[in-house]
Amino acid sequence: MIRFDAVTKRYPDGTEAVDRLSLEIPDRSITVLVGPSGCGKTTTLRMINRMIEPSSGTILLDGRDIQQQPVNALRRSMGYVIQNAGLFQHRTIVDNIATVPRLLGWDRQRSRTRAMELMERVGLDPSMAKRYPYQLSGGQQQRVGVARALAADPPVLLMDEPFSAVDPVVRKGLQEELLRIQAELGKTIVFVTHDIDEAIRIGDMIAVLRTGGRLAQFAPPDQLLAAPADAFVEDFLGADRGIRRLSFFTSAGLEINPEPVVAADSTADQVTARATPGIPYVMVTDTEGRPLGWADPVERAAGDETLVPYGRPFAPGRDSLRAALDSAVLSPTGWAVAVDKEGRVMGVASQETIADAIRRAHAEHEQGGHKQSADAAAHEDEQSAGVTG
Ligand SMILES: Nc1ncnc2c1ncn2[C@@H]1O[C@H](COP(=O)(O)OP(=O)(O)OP(=O)(O)O)[C@@H](O)[C@H]1O
Repeated sequence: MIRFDAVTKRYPDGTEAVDRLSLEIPDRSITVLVGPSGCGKTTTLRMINRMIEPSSGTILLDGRDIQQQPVNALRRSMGYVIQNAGLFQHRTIVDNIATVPRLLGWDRQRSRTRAMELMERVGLDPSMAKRYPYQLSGGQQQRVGVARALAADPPVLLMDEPFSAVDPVVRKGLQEELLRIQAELGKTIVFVTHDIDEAIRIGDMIAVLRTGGRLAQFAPPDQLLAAPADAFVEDFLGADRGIRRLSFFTSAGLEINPEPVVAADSTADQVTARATPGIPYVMVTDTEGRPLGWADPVERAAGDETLVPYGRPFAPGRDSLRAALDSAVLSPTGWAVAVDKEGRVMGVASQETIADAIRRAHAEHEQGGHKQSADAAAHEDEQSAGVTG
């Protein structure tokens, strides 16, 4: 565990970058430092690997004051990733990644094997090994930066706005990749960003800092969204706080109605049999069971093949209640389409059913329920999705 104990950093010109910061960063999880520009995020991060020394206070790593530890050994136990990756431009990708193993005295072959292994781990094609950084896209360079930081398998990873320089789509891919790698490797990651959405997406814990390096709130993302400590945090979280919080509620248990679903080659009688009282539409699927669109059952039985688009389906148990609600809102009929892992229709869910599930989830969380992890959600299968009938 990394522990900050009343840590203050005053720069020689008098700037108070960090002010009596006390913080416990849990092991094997992602802690995000977030806050407006100049609030002391980078200063805080760099004090962990002693690139910056505190003016007062102590930082403990597994109970030992980092001030008492040899700086080289300390840094080797911490991978460091920065914006724009900071790669060595005159070295190939494989040599960039092998930098730390080589410094540690590993032989050339072992270092290269390790580098190739890491390229695969961060989703880079091995054919890129011999290229130079300028021959890679920004997103690919960032992946190399992550691979290089992981090369010597350090328990701690410090990441300073690592994905800020790439476009939103690439950025989302990099965030997903980081979460996947973290699920496999379980590092203690301290991640700096000024983007609250990024913080909420990847953080297990989020430290919101205010200008002057003072801690405004330290909480898991769903708690932050549910109960911001003050007006500053609330303002920083921005709009749609309630909707965004739904990302932390699982859609497992949401009642799915499998009745109003018909295959495209169904006869008029079959369509009529599937028409459900209170639901003016049936969901039409292809022969594999994948969604094609909504149809009016009376008109379809009479031979009209018009289909109304269905928006974006959700996967009960794997997706959140936010995805389920989004699916219902995007669907012109107001009904969400539930699909299984293979994308086959399981049934439909009304906005009212989803609203009930949201109310239940809120009530459970208020009674001390906790965030369901993505892992736990992934283990929920279709059987637990409350399929009726
Ligand atoms: N070497 C320095 N000398 C004097 N002041 C500094 C120095 N480095 C940073 N500062 C100041 O300390 C404060 C915190 O800076 P820091 O870089 O830690 O903030 P940050 O939250 O990471 O900002 P950003 O999001 O803009 O990168 C700022 O006011 C900054 O101007």
